[in-house]
Amino acid sequence: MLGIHGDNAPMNTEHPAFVWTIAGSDSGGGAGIQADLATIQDLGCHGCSVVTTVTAQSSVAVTLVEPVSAAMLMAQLTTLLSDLPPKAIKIGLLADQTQVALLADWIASFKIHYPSVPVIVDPVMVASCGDALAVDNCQDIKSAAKSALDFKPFKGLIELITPNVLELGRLTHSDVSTKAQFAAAALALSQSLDCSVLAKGGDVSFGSTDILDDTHAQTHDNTYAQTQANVHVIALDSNGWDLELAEDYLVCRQVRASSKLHQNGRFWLASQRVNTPHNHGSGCTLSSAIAAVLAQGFVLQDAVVVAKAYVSQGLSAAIGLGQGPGPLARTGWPNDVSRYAKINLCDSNFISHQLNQHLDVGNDLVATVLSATDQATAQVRIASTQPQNILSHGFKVLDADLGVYPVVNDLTMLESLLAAGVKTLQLRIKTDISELTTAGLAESDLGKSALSRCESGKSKSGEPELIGSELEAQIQTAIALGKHFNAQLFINDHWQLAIKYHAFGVHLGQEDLAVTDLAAIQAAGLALGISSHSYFELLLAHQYSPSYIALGHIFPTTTKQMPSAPQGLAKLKHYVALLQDHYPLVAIGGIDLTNLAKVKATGVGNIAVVRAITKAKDPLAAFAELSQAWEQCSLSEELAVKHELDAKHE
Ligand SMILES: Cc1ncc(COP(=O)(O)OP(=O)(O)O)c(N)n1
Ligand SMILES: Cc1nc(C(=O)O)sc1CCOP(=O)(O)O
Ligand SMILES: [Mg+2]
Repeated sequence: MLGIHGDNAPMNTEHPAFVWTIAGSDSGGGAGIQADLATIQDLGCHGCSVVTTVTAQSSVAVTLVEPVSAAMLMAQLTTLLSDLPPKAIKIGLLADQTQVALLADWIASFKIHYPSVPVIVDPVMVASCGDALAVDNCQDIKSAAKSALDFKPFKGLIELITPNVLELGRLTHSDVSTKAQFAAAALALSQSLDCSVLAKGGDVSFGSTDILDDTHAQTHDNTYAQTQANVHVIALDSNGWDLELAEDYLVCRQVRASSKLHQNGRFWLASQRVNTPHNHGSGCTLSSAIAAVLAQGFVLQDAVVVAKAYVSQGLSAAIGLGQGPGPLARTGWPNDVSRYAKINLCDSNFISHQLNQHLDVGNDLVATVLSATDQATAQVRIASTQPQNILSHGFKVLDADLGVYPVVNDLTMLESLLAAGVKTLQLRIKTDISELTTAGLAESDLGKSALSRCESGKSKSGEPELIGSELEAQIQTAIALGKHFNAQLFINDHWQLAIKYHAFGVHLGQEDLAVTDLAAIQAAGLALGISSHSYFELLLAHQYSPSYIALGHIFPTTTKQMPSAPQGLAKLKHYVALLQDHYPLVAIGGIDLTNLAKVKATGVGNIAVVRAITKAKDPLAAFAELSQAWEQCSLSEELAVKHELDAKHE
């Protein structure tokens, strides 16, 4: 029987989120339930456990595996649900097909009441000492090692499955020796279970190796900013794996609350390989970390990158405790960006677009990009999100802090703000009338001049020249005004015009990155600001080394229709912790005088605002008031809010 709370139950925001692990007990304490609970607590949640199986296990052997009874399995689930409803569930070791069936039935009923609680399955089959764990009838541990449970009953009920290379091969009944086969199998598994798949390449056994002079290929550098010229030596094995990296393949399938751009994306996530024998429980740690991050409201792609960084940190600090592989160290929420994976987008449309636009075969960067389905034989070269000839130093450094950064769509207002001494501004003219009206905005909201521009331009269907010339004139004037007042003027979207008239900078969204000649922006010496709405987008922005990164939207906004959820202060604080030492960061979305102190308390250095200035009776006075409040935001208030936020996370 299910509990009574359902998804609409009032949430007590004071207590940590409850995360369940439904898994096996490892008597050695390095993996299974024991590793899961340690991970869940280390990442700020409260862990509850449902034991499926008791294993007699040490760091060197598994000597007995005994499933709990069906009655005990169900009793744990029912008892927990009535009191400690989960925000996320991780499923680990299931001993036999009966447990798979029981649990699938239970999850089907659970999901009726809790449709948005994510379920992650780690299809555990073999312990790190090499002994089998999923043992039908527990008769013969060794011979069972080659069989695999059938996870089909979970089809459509789970959000993510996280097989390693061995598990992926068994689940898909396919040869996954090459990197291409591995990616194709992950895609097939995603289709057959109707869920996202994180296929873990950390355990691949390398074939014969091949050292390639990568002068004509993209770099796989382990630091984000390329520190050398486009010359790099890559050690690939004969199956296409990079020997220096731990490469996972993430296939997203209708990821909830994610921006449309990445909802169904496919990505290679590459981290520096940590060479340690002490990796006992790394799969358990990864999947329970994903559950713990999801439970705190992050999207799936974010949970995966944070969890992968957590495992990387844990492996680096691991020490041996028994005579075999030791457990991972518990090192807290990962805030060191160098621990995070480099993300390579594998969405075929995105890549082919980039290739057509930017990759010049005659140039010194050449990539062979093969989609997951057509890369059967050759060595795989993955298109990076830094595929263009962007130089290693990144984009122009800002002359001054952004501070309070007004975003306006009107030249009159732009000029009056500049004349009043505002030193950083953005001109954001949207030329797509359908975009403006889908945001549900009235003419008065848009500003008359913006709407008449769009109407006269008929941007979707006709007369592009007219809107082009009007738009060009407005942008040219804005840039001239920016120069006249010696300000950092950013042009939103219209990067060609920004280059043509030598603007200080350009602001781009994530979807713009695929259709923009970033190398041209860099070569012209313009600054670049990039939007982000998640850890994942933050890391993608980071891979371009921009001049600043925007973090949005923090609070609900009516200025534009947002494809993702408001991030809130707790997430903002995490994002700031990750990148504040690397870039100017600017928070945007719903920020005004009433919430500015709380935003500042997260540590973010700058805020961008639209309505707080453009809708004010006196925009100049509003700017002055916001700036003064931002600068003088009393330290004691900041500390009080900081304390409040910290308390929520401890
Ligand atoms: C400072 C700042 N941050 C974010 C945005 C949003 O930019 P983008 O994602 O390109 O969306 P549009 O503004 O084009 O709708 C911004 N403009 N400025
Ligand atoms: C233009 C824009 N971009 C956002 C993002 O999150 O990328 S939020 C936003 C609108 C911000 O307007 P206001 O200050 O009126 O809420
Ligand atoms: Mg834009």
